[in-house]
Amino acid sequence: MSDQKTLYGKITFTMIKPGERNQENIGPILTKITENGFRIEAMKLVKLRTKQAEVFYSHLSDKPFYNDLVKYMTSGPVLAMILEKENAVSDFRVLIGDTDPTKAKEGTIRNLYAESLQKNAIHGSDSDENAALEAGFFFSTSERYNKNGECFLKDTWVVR
Ligand SMILES: Nc1ncnc2c1ncn2[C@@H]1O[C@H](COP(=O)(O)OP(=O)(O)OP(=O)(O)O)[C@@H](O)[C@H]1O
Repeated sequence: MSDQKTLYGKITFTMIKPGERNQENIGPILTKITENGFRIEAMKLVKLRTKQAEVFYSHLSDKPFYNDLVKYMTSGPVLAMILEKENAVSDFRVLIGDTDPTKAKEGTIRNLYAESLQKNAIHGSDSDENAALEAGFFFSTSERYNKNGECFLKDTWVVR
């Protein structure tokens, strides 16, 4: 099993976004994720506070859809997860499909489960660095232990 150093570059962060339809599809979405070779290393259902959603999406703060996005992302719980796999970040982006579900390839999670461009079912980190930051944003040290009892991702990568 990977130790905490080698896990960097082998994990991605994801969250199933809020909404009744997404909640109903949690089971099928999790099945799709695990069937595609991703191991769930951490998972929790959590409701974001406005400040947290603002920080999480701060890179989009100049976009016209930013305020609506923050409102949507705080409208109900998200299912946050850290997933492990070789090439986790890029393979997961392929599995979830294009941001715009009308452009997402057939069989991708967004193609199957998204309601709209905003309510596009699921988030996936876009780089190894962001995966580590986002994992640390959602999960404390005690929530980042693998099956061998080793804490993965060093605290130096964690933003609180
Ligand atoms: N034009 C838009 N109108 C409304 N919402 C949008 C628009 N573009 C993006 N979003 C929302 O903002 C989120 C973040 O946008 P970003 O451009 O970072 O896409 P992404 O990296 O594919 O998505 P994510 O970060 O959720 O994985 C999108 O997933 C979507 O929910």
